Amino acid sequence: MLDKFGRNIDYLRVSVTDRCNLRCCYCMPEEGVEQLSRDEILSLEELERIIRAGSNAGIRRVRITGGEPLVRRDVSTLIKKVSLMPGIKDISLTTNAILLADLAEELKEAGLKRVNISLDTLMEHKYKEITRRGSLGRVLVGIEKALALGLTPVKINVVVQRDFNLDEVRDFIRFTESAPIHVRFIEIMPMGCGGGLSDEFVSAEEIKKIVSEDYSLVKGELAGGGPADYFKVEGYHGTVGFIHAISRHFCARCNRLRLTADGRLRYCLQQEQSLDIKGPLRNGAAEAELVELFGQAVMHKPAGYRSSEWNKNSLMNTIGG
Ligand SMILES: Nc1nc2c(ncn2[C@@H]2O[C@H](COP(=O)(O)OP(=O)(O)OP(=O)(O)O)[C@@H](O)[C@H]2O)c(=O)[nH]1
Ligand SMILES: C[S@@+](CC[C@H](N)C(=O)[O-])C[C@H]1O[C@@H](n2cnc3c(N)ncnc32)[C@H](O)[C@@H]1O
Ligand code: SF4
Ligand code: SF4
Repeated sequence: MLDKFGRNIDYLRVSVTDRCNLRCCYCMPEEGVEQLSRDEILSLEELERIIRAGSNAGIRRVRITGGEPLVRRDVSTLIKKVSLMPGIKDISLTTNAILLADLAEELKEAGLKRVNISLDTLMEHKYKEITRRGSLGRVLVGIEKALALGLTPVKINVVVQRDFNLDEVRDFIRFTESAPIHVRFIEIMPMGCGGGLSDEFVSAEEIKKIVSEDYSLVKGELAGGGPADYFKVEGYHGTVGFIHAISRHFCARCNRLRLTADGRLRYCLQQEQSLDIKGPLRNGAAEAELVELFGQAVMHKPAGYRSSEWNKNSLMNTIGG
């Protein structure tokens, strides 16, 4: 699907739930999270129908995200249904990996191709601090399981915050040495609970400079549909990626739409505008009408990021990152 700016939109990020078993400081408040009701969230059948319509409109890659997608019991069934859709060439998952070790086999069998795992620190006490309730050990077992089962490439998302984990950048690079693990450093965004542009913000360029003091990075490559720029340390098995979400926008090569947990097609991560697809679906819309809604959403996509438009009320857990 070509948008008004000539970009090919073929990637759908699907937030299957707003619920999460963690409370990362930059994403969700610790207490008092307002949850969508069961009825507000798309059912398995509704997700299937919308994604099928997307594939008929031109979507070729689907990423399942959340909230935490693995807390939704029917996520493997959804993945199975999506992996059988002839138009879909890539189905991937973004997860905090707390439940990954338990579910990896089931997900692989269902047809999941690969996982991106969020992990901001390699130290247990700091992991507890940033997630407010997780266990680092479970994530590390999840990573091993994903590698063993070939849910690859395994990418690790690290949101960098100056006083929290900038000092661990080299430890993450060492993580790429002996295993095909692909670490991506992400600039924190001022959304939801993210402090973003405060003192905690570190630009991807600054991170790259710190890495370059100890390692010589050469241009790398990695399959995927996302905005990361990849490098690698020669001889290392994995790669090192940078996601300049704030400092250098990649909007000119934007390729995505988002389906929010409450059934809206969102045109841009940063901007709040979106189109209701759940309503028409529940009112009996036929497949062709749903396909048409995808076409409309694509035409609404903005040229890109506008620094004045970050919206603190947009919660990452309903949009899916
Ligand atoms: N500003 C902006 N940031 C994005 C966008 N897509 C992803 N990101 C950021 O990149 C992070 C990582 O995204 P992932 O869910 O791992 O997916 P990805 O990197 O797009 O996917 P692949 O490259 O296909 O593996 C997200 O949590 C966001 O912080 C986007 O369209 N705009
Ligand atoms: C919202 S989570 C959903 C999937 C899953 N729960 C996870 O954490 O991987 C998707 C991604 O958004 C990122 N994220 C959340 N809030 C962010 C923020 N304010 N700035 C940058 N990235 C953020 C997380 O680090 C994670 O990689
Ligand atoms: S980043 Fe992911 S794991 Fe952390 S609170 Fe948000 S949805 Fe949950
Ligand atoms: S900020 Fe909006 S337009 Fe830019 S890459 Fe992200 S989703 Fe696309």
